[in-house]
Amino acid sequence: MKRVSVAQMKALEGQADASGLSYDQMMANAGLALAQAVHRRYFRRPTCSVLGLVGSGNNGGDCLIALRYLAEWGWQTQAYLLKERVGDEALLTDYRKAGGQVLGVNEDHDFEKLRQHALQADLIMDGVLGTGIRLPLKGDIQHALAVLKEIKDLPPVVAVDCPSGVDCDSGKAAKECLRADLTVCMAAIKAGLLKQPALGLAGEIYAVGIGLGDNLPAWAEADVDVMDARMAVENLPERPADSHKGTYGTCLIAAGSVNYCGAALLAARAAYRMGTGLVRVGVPGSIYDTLAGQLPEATWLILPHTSGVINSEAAKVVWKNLERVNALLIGPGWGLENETKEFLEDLLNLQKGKGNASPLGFVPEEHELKNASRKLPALVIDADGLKLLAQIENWQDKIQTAVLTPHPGEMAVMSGLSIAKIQADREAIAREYAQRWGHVLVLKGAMTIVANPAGEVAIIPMATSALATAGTGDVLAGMITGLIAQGLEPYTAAKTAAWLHARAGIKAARQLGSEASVMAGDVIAQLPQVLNEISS
Ligand SMILES: NC(=O)C1=CN([C@@H]2O[C@H](COP(=O)(O)OP(=O)(O)OC[C@H]3O[C@@H](n4cnc5c(N)ncnc54)[C@H](O)[C@@H]3O)[C@@H](O)[C@H]2O)[C@@H](O)CC1
Ligand SMILES: [K+]
Repeated sequence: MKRVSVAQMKALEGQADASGLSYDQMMANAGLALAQAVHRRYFRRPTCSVLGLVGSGNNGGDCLIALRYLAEWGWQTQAYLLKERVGDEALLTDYRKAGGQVLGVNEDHDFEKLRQHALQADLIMDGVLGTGIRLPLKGDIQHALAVLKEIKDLPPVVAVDCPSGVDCDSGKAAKECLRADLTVCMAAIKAGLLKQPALGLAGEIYAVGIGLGDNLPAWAEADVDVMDARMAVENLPERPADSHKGTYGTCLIAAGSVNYCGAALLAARAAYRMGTGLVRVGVPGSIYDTLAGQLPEATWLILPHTSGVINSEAAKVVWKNLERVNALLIGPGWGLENETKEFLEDLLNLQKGKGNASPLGFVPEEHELKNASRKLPALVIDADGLKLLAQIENWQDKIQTAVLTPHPGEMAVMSGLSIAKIQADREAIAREYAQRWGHVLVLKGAMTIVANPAGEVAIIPMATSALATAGTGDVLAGMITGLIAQGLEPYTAAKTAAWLHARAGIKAARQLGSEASVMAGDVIAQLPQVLNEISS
């Protein structure tokens, strides 16, 4: 889904209206899409109850229409009107006809009824204020939200378009703002939701269509995608029942060194959990014994090494073993030794069939490489691989379109910019360098940014300290590689994997009960559940 400012959203609505989709119809579409999203996710037989907080504007209108559908679909519904709704009696009449209950703030001056309804409901739908807000909150709205905020065991909250009390441009939030489990955005993700503190209040962010055409001129201004569950699931490969392991590709992971032996395992497990048909793991011979027994599903490639780090002779070994490999991950756990840099140089130089200039290297005979293609397969380069790559002159031109996965520190080494400068404008920097270098860039960190050479940018709308732990980068790199091996185009694979990875980190923290306790392996362990959840 696209990200828009409030002004861009208004422009889109205006253009849609001018092209024949009335404001009322947009709201009707929004209400239906909201109800469907809520029903699909939260309905439990035999019945469920929902308390809708309804404001006086269009956000309240969306909420009221959704409540009507939910009443028709078997929910017990209570609309709580925080302000009188003027001029749209039809919405209320239709809602009542469907069996919905209505309560107004004028019948509940101390908000006690609101409190009781909130305690009894299975779900709260927050449709008080949307993009029309002007902070600060005042009057009944402020008081009502404050009363609800104090309730300890509030049921899950679904925010309509945004948590009420959030400014959809700046991301500022009133202190009474309720923390949502899910925010269902209308037509596009509101830009303020991707900034703190709003991001922390929005829960999972999800956008639904409201019937705006794809051709409205104002879409041209919305040049950033926000990944969501639906986009992730649409990108994942199909898995026909009559498939075989060849259907899901082969990846090779050249990773690890004596000091960082776990990186190869984490990446390989993650690639398998993403559905890859065959994962080959190339590691320095000195750590093979330690690793091989821990992942019987992998096939292994023993790489030449010097004192436990991959050396230049390994380039030939990798090249000889590229048959059927459709994605190659390099870098995790390498260390920064010169021998490994020479390996990387040789690996890239052989690609052009020019031999190599490295003093420790070799010039392969044509017959030695007869089974290898003369181009490397799709590359994913991570961790120390990126730092070593940056030491190679004109590295950008020595590889086909690759996926580079730097965290801000690695990005600083690669770009020469300070970490502070990168963090201050992550989106613009990722876009600029993906274009300048001609590769897909995954700028990791809270709200990972994925950019491609064509200037497209996607944001992963999640931030969690659960992922701030060693090895989660190896997991992400393995996931991206596994998806490329299964035929996804590199940019699609990178943004899909980054979304699934963040979601798995959040789920791992929930399951363990602590963000601090999450380890990289826990993120891998959540992948099956994340895949199951989004595809059902
Ligand atoms: N055609 C449209 O315009 C569409 C609008 N949509 C919905 O409409 C929303 C925007 O609707 P509106 O522009 O009516 O605005 P809102 O529904 O966000 O609220 C506006 C109302 O809240 C009051 N208000 C603003 N700030 C306040 C504060 N601090 N304290 C108390 N009251 C305050 C205003 O006076 C006004 O009455 C979107 O967020 C979205 O949910 C969707 O239905 C899609 C279509
Ligand atoms: K809202």
